[in-house]
Amino acid sequence: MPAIQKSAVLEALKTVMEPDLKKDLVSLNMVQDISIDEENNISFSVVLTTPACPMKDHIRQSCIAAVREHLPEAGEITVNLPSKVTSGGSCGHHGEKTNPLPGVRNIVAVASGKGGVGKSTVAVNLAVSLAKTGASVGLVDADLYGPSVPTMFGLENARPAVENKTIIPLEKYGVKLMSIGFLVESDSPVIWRGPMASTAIKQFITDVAWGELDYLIFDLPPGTGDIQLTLVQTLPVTGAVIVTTPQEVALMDVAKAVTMFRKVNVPILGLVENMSYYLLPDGSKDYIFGKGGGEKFARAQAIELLGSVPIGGVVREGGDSGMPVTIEHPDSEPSQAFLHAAQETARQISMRNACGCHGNC
Ligand SMILES: Nc1ncnc2c1ncn2[C@@H]1O[C@H](COP(=O)(O)OP(=O)(O)OP(=O)(O)O)[C@@H](O)[C@H]1O
Repeated sequence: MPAIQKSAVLEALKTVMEPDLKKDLVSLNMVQDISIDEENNISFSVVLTTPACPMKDHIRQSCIAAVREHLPEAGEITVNLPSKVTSGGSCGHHGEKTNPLPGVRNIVAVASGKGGVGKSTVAVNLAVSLAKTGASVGLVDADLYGPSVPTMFGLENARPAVENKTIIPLEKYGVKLMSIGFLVESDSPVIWRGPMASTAIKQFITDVAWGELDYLIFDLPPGTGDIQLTLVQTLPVTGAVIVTTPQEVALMDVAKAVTMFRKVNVPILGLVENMSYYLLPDGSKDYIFGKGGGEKFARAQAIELLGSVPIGGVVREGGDSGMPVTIEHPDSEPSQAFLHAAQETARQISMRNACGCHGNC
């Protein structure tokens, strides 16, 4: 019989705070599967709310330190960090809507005020980065007017299978994909009038076999139009990631997007500033579009700056070649910036889900 009791391990872990939620791991019900052997070797799991948790190592080290301090007789201490991505609770705007996608835990809208700021590039690389952290991810190319997902994933000629009137999404780089570009010829112009666009988006939601997903990301068209409204009226959107470049003019447009999401009670998860700077060969940064625009905007709007992505030839090449930069050059500075933004996005989602307020607190 081990000398150490499970309750003593729990007591020790009560002193470890979850860094974002500012509550201890035991109260948050994150500690599970404690086992102690004859030699007082202790193992337990701390169930994270996202596989992309940037604080993994910090949490592990804090747990080990706490158990060592409270139980000096402990042998080896093993901390497992599995993840269980949770979905929204029952209050806030989630509670008012039935979810037509019960297997999808979090719905993320990627939006911008104006075109050409790199919204699709950000959506694609966020999706790939989240998938690389072990999450199950889907991506809807909701930009019906200029679908870019087929090119960005090198799937220009791919067509999804249809089974029992349900579309089976294509899958590449660990991401399930749906785009109008998979359904119509690329050279046939599609003129979408408002109601048609809404119907198409609804079909991407209800007629596609998304299955179980941690995150379903919508790459929205730029601006604040019918598709944005259809999305928020059809699905309980967990939150929006807003993409901008640092110039004044882009920031003025992006304010409208922030206001629109706020009006329809969709929390803003944060801002990604794209094309923030140009990395010079000597490693210094040239802020060609001005410095700190995104940061200032985020502060003024009281939203998080999720990340700043540099301009990089590898990003554009990745978009054109069908292999996103986060796959082709995972160690490059833009890829690291995308990964950071993905982790911050996941963290914002976890925090909102954990308190159940969906950004209303
Ligand atoms: N960080 C970056 N570095 C270099 N090129 C970039 C970067 N981000 C985006 N691009 C390039 O800028 C162009 C526009 O990007 P993208 O299509 O993602 O923008 P968008 O905002 O989705 O545009 P639209 O709304 O018009 O579809 C693309 O050629 C893309 O490869």
